[in-house]
Amino acid sequence: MYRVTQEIEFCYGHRLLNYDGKCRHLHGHNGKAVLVLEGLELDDRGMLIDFTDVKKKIRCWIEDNLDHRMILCESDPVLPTLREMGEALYIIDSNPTAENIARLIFEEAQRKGLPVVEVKLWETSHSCATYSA
Ligand SMILES: Nc1nc2c(c(=O)[nH]1)N=C([C@H](O)[C@H](O)COP(=O)(O)OP(=O)(O)OP(=O)(O)O)CN2
Repeated sequence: MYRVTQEIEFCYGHRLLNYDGKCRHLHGHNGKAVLVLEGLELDDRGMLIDFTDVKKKIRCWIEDNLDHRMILCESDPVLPTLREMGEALYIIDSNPTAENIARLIFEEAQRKGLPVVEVKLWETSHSCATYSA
């Protein structure tokens, strides 16, 4: 089994719904997504996958869609105000926890044909959540 890992750092804001703690308020993180790709075979270059292809497929998607955006749940009551202000948003249908953001990135990597088996989302330097196949 071969395994390739790529780390992608990005900044995002969010807030948690149904949460009794400071994270119910809008706040931001310098997060890091760690993607793990696996496979049994190497190509004729001796690669499971070219790091550059991972970069083109998923790092660019994260930079274009999540980086420097507020990741918010579609039912968050703050949305109309932020939309009116022209804020950069990425809307999801679940609470924007580290778990759900990890799953979001995992599913996007899968859609792009990457042999992803796990995504770890480091929300802070000491807390992360993992989604795997
Ligand atoms: N299982 C999860 N727990 C928490 C999540 C999450 O996404 N999944 N998110 C948060 C908050 O959004 C945020 O990460 C703050 O968490 P906290 O551990 O309090 O982070 P700090 O670095 O600010 O911790 P300090 O100890 O205050 O420095 C909470 N939980």
